[in-house]
Amino acid sequence: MATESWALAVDAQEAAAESIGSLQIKDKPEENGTVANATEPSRAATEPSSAATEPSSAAAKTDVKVQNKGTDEEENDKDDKAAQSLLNKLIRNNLVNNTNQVEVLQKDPNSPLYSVKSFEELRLKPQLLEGVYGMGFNRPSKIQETALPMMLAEPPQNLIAQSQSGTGKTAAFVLAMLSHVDPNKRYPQCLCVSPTYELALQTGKVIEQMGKQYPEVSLVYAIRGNKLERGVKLQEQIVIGTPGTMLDWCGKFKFIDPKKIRVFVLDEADVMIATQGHQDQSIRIQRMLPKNCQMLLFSATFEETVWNFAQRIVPEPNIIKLKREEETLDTIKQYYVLCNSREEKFHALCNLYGSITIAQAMIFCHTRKTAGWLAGELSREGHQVALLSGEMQVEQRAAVIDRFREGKEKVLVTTNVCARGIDVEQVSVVINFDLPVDKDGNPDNETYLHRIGRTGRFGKRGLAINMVDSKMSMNILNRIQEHFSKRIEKLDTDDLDEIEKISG
Ligand SMILES: Nc1ncnc2c1ncn2[C@@H]1O[C@H](COP(=O)(O)OP(=O)(O)OP(=O)(O)O)[C@@H](O)[C@H]1O
Repeated sequence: MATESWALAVDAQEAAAESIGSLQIKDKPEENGTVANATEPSRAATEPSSAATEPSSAAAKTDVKVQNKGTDEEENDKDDKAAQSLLNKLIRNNLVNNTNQVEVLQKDPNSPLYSVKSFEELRLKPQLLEGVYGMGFNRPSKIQETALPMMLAEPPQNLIAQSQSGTGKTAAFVLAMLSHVDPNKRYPQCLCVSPTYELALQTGKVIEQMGKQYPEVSLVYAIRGNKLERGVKLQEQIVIGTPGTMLDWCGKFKFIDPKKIRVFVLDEADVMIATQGHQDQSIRIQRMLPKNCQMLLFSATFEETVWNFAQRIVPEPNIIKLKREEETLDTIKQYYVLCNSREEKFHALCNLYGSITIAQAMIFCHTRKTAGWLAGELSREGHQVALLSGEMQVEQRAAVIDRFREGKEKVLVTTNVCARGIDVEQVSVVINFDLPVDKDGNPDNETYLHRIGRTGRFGKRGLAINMVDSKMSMNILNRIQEHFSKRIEKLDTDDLDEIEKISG
């Protein structure tokens, strides 16, 4: 997106000197008490959790190792979209609220449109219904209400679905895959492609959770590093992986017979097309599948490139869209503080500190370097702050955000790129230590709104403070003010009475 590009470019530059692979999941922080993710695929592959059925042959013996990331092209794809998506998955533990209406475009406009308000209405297998409730889902999400009946219909219907992250897409297609497999047939019947190893793993975890009461169904990960012996025929019913490996497994190695596939899922289409080669590989997989195979494609955004790709993957689709909830500045009090230098901005921030930490605050900087510097200075002043920075691994970032959400830290210093898409509902103070600008130095209104805006539902009052340290930034501030037709008032941070006024 153009608006991100300046900050992205800065981040990319700053990252250039660092080792590649910082976005890979390595060992999870120990305090989480969780196992390293990298060992998960082998467990999934070796333990189909079925006592009754035999573990699959070679796949069962395969110890999945995440290879040296520096040499693996697919794993190395250091793409911000994929990282953002993973971060969202890692920190999200419930549905995002969305009050918009679902838009539906049916392949056959004359056929009745079913929508369900309960999981019972779907006539799921009892063990799957148990799995769904076991995950704490009481009723289908907005997108699931319409998508699930379509996906579970007979004969199977193709679907293209677009809705923002956290609206229940993954859970929906996982349920569809689990519903469609025949547990008695010991060969792959569902393929699911994801843009990265880490994203595939997250989906795999949902399959494992939802299929907990359905041990006859097992899954295997088609990812680099999961090397199978030649001649092996997979026995797992669900294969989830990245397009390159999946293509090799279907074509070159014939571990999978593509003609037996009944459901093909392409997840995160918008992230997928950002990676070179993934589009072609996905299309090549799709072409190997039988005509009656159900094709499902999901995306968080729907720009034209995604749409073109979607149409090549999914013939005769039903289309479901759920628009993002609009953000507004209506309930936000906006201020600016006039300073002459970075140090003065820091000083002003320290004056404000007592007031802003009544609630939780996020402080945005333009670059990692400034964010790092600021977090360091604040700590030296004895303030407890958390830093979210681009050089952290995604899992580390998720841990920082989790701590912040739990209120263990009151202040989070971050760069825009890092924080994009993160909803921390309880944050009521946002400080723009640097104003958001695009690569040409123009105000980045979209990012401004995204940082401080609130969605209708969580229309809580908020406070935004903008640090201005030059004529140029004053000009940007004025333009932002004009753009939104919302007044941004001046605040004197040396005046204690004024500070008290804003925090009240
Ligand atoms: N019907 C439901 N009821 C309650 N929670 C749900 C329901 N469906 C999904 N969730 C939960 O909501 C969160 C988001 O769901 P899900 O991951 O399926 O969304 P998504 O649109 O695929 O987003 P992402 O791409 O970020 O994963 C998850 O924590 C999931 O467990």
